[in-house]
Amino acid sequence: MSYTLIEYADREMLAIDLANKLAGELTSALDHEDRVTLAVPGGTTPGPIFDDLCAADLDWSRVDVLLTDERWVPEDSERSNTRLLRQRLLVNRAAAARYLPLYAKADEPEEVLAELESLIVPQLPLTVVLLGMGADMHTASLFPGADKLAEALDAHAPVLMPMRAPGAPEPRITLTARVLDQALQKHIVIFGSEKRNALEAAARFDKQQAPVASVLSGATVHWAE
Ligand SMILES: O=C(O)[C@H](O)[C@@H](O)[C@H](O)[C@H](O)COP(=O)(O)O
Repeated sequence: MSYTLIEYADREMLAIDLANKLAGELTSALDHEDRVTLAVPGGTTPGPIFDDLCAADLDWSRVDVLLTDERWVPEDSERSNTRLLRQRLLVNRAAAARYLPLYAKADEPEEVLAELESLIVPQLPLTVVLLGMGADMHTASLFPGADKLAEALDAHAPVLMPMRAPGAPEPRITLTARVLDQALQKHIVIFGSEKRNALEAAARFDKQQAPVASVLSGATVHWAE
C-alpha cells in the first residue's frame, strides 16, 4: 500500500503549503471541468488549513464543498463540523462555493439520508479529498468497532451511511470508504507522533482494525509534530 509522507517544519507551514496544494489541484481541475468537488474533515486539525484555503484565488462559484463526515448535532453545536466549515472555510473568497450538507434537522440520520445522498451522487467522483485521522486509525466516521463498518468498507457500499461507534458520543454520517478512496486526489493530515505511529502501523492491519488503510493507497499524508 503505497502513500507519500510529507513532513513539515511546523503546523503553520503545513497549513500554508497544504492549502496552496489543495487550491492548485482545484484550479487545475477547473481548467477542464465545469464543476469540481472538495471534501474536507471536521475535528480540531483542519481549522488553520481552512483559514488559508478560504482566501485562495480560484473560481469558488464552480466548487462544491462537502464534509467527509458529520456528527449528528444541530449546526449551532460546538461539535458540529458544519459550524466549523461555515466559520472558517466558507468565508472570504470561498463563500462563493456551493455547500452540499451532510446534516439536516432530524432526530436520526436515517430520516434524511436519501435526501442528503441525492445531492452528492451527481458530483462524484470527488475531485479533491482531505481526510483527518484519529489515533485509533479511524478516518471520516469509519471507526474500528462501528456498527456498520463492514458495510461502509465494502466495494459496493452506498455513498453515504449512518454510523454509530463506541468512541463517538453521537450518531455520525459518513462518506463510505469507496467514495473517499476513488477521489482523484487524496490527502490525509495528521499532527503529532502518536498519529504518525498509528498511520505507519495501519498498513499492517486489516481494514476493520485500521479503517484508514482503505484510503491510503496513492494518498499523500501531511505531517507535523
Ligand atoms: O468529525 C470528525 O471528527 C472527523 O471528520 C474525524 O474523522 C476527524 O478527522 C478525526 O477524528 C481527527 O480529529 P482531530 O482532528 O480532532 O484529531
